[in-house]
Amino acid sequence: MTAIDTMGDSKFTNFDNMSLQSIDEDAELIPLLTSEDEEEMSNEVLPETLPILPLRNTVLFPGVVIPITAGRDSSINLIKDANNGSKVIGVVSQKDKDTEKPTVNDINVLGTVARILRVLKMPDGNTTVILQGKKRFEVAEVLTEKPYITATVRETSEERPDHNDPEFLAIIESIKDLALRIIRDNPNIPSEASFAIKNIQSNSFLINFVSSNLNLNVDDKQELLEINNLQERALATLKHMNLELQKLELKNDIQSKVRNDMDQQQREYFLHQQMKTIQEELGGVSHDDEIFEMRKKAKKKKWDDKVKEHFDKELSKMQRMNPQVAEYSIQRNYLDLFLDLPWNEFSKDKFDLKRAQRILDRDHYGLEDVKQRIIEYLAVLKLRNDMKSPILCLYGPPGVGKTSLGKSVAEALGREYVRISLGGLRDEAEIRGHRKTYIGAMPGRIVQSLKKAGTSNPVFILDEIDKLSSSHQGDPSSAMLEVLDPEQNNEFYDNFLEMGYDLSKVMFIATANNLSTIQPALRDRMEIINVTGYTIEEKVEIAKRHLLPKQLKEHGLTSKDLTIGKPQLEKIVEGYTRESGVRSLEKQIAKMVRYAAKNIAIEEEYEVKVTNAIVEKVLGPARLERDKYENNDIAGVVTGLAWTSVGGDILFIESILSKGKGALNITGNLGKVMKESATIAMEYIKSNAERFGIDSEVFDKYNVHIHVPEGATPKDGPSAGVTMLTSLVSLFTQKKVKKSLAMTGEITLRGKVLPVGGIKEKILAAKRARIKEIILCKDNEKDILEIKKEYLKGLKFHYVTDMHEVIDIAITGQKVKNAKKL
Ligand SMILES: Nc1ncnc2c1ncn2[C@@H]1O[C@H](COP(=O)(O)OP(=O)(O)OP(=O)(O)O)[C@@H](O)[C@H]1O
Repeated sequence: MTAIDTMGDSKFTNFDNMSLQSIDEDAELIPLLTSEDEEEMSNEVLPETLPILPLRNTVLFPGVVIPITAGRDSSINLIKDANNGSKVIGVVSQKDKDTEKPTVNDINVLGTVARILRVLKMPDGNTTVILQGKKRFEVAEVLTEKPYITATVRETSEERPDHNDPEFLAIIESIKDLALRIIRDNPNIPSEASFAIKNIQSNSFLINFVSSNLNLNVDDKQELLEINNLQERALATLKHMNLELQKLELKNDIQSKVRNDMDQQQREYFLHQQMKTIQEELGGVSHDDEIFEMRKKAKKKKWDDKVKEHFDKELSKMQRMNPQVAEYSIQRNYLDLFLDLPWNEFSKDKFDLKRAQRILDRDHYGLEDVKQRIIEYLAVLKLRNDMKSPILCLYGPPGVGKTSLGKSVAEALGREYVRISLGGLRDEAEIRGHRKTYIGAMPGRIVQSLKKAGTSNPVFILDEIDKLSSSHQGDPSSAMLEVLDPEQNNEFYDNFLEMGYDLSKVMFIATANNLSTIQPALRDRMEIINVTGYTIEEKVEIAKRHLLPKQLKEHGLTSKDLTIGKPQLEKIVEGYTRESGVRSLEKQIAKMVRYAAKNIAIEEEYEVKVTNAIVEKVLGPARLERDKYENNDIAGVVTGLAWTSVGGDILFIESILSKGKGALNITGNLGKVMKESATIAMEYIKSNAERFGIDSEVFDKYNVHIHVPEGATPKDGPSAGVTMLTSLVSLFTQKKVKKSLAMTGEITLRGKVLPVGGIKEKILAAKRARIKEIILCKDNEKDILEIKKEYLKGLKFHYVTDMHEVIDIAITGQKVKNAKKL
């Protein structure tokens, strides 16, 4: 759009900046057209023929002055000729601006007669000509087309309204108004242009001037030029102006909105910068980067909407905090936990059961039925394929490989492995965490372990679940109930996390030494798998295949540095350990390995192949005599079988008589039930004295003392009943008890023998103690049938229902050496 410049009070127009620069500074300025000028102009007589100058991209309106740059040869020739002659030419617009050599068909026939005001040679070689429109004309007949078009022309009539026509005047006022508003709103038009508008007196010039300067394309301008009725032309111009104004307003609106947004952003940026500087001044560091990093990490988490929303909320809370205050680091810890915890991140299960079997066999000797049950569980898991895992509980004495079995299951499944020990845990918050408002609050052990695991479906070992205890700090078992309940554990609530966490894909494996101390509700939720202890032979195998190689490796040695033969391993098992599992066996083997390591380190000769003498040299004299009471020369000493949480064991019941009045003393740290068994046995003998060949008078002449050695170990349970009774019968009859015999069973006052538990462990303990015969209740026969044949090798079982049968088997006819005369 051509700009208008008015200087001082003189009514001159000039051209846009570009033109101004091109034109000589001192060039005469073109006066604005007055009504008189216009009058004069319309009275000018048109010549009959005119050279026709086609314009590519503008339309010349009567009265308006515009600069034209002529580049085409035909145009330059035309201007040169006309400038030297009458200076009057016909100006028309091209229909298509891209036509290089327009003929008569390529131009609009209605144009404007123009006077050449000035011709300037521009520095770039082009010719600029300043034209002023005079009046409209029509091309009548083309005379020549070369070197430029000449044609006969005729004047186009124009209908003008009456000068005082109020409608026309209103339109003119509106045009002025809008023009001023457009100038005001369009930053590209210098504000001085408004002076020009205000100073235009001629109405038709105003219309032409505005039409010429409006931001319209050539076709629209041509259309305006072609309107013969001035009032109509004024109206059409007004419409275009309206449109232009609307566009401008819209544009300005958008721009101011964008500017507002920018301003807001800039303001925030500015404030942040200021805050950063203040923080740095105060010695702190800015937390912007921290928050940015956290946001970046958060994008990668597979959170559901609820967690995401919560995190975003908490993060913006942190953003508003001062990093110097204590709450800030609490909040930071809290949000870090969200980022570090695995959410819906699962490792893919490997359900190759053959591989699983191989791994279990590789890591554990024996335990066939346990491994079998584990494989069955994995098979079910594979078939169900809902990733919901069963909760297993491996139950048995210490050191039998429960924990390490769990580890192998994790490896077999290809899952991560985590373990927590629940032994002695009393505080519920250990499991569920503390609310984060507490000082030093932390998430519970479950959530902490999952963070460590890094996946949401690890194998999770809950060691010693039987040792959970409750106290005034809450009952951890009730929290465990939620962990282990498949119905609830998909929303396990941790106090620190302040929201539920899905544990349903975690495979929990609990271990326990004692089923009776597990809370019944917890026990109900688990599949119990019994892992019993080992026989001597098995322990030797485990030592040979696993413990020795493992210890050698841990000490940086190989089998070339130390070999321990089977007889020596057996010696170690028998002479230096007394356990169902292999934990202390492993310790003894470690001692043997250290012996080799020490000699290698100090470069001293030593025997690589371990002999019995070396075992004794390293481990000291064998500490445990296998069977102290193997000889049966003393009356009243009987071998019983006991079950403890550390496995089966043999125990001895001793009883003696002393002069007195029939009192019964019981010692050996016995529990209430065991004491009652002693009383029952005593009373039973008294009432059946005759049958056992005892003179009933002796009961009043002697006191009886029953003792169970190893007084430091508390003992309880009914299963020593038969042993106590046998001991008392032997005592009162002074007869020998059968050699290498052990027994277990509860007695009633009627002399019935009742079944007892822990049979498998007891049998293993009996075997270790080289017992040959065992008396059991008839009802315990089914337990024996469940035990593998090889464990039973060399054992003879007597199944009884009545005490008389026990006495018949256990008490020999022979009196003991130095038998008392009662
Ligand atoms: N059958 C076995 N084959 C090979 N190694 C075994 C076997 N049984 C136990 N072990 C080894 O004995 C050690 C003790 O086992 P582990 O810690 O698993 O015992 P545990 O039954 O979990 O004991 P606790 O009840 O005290 O936790 C481990 O090094 C384990 O590898």
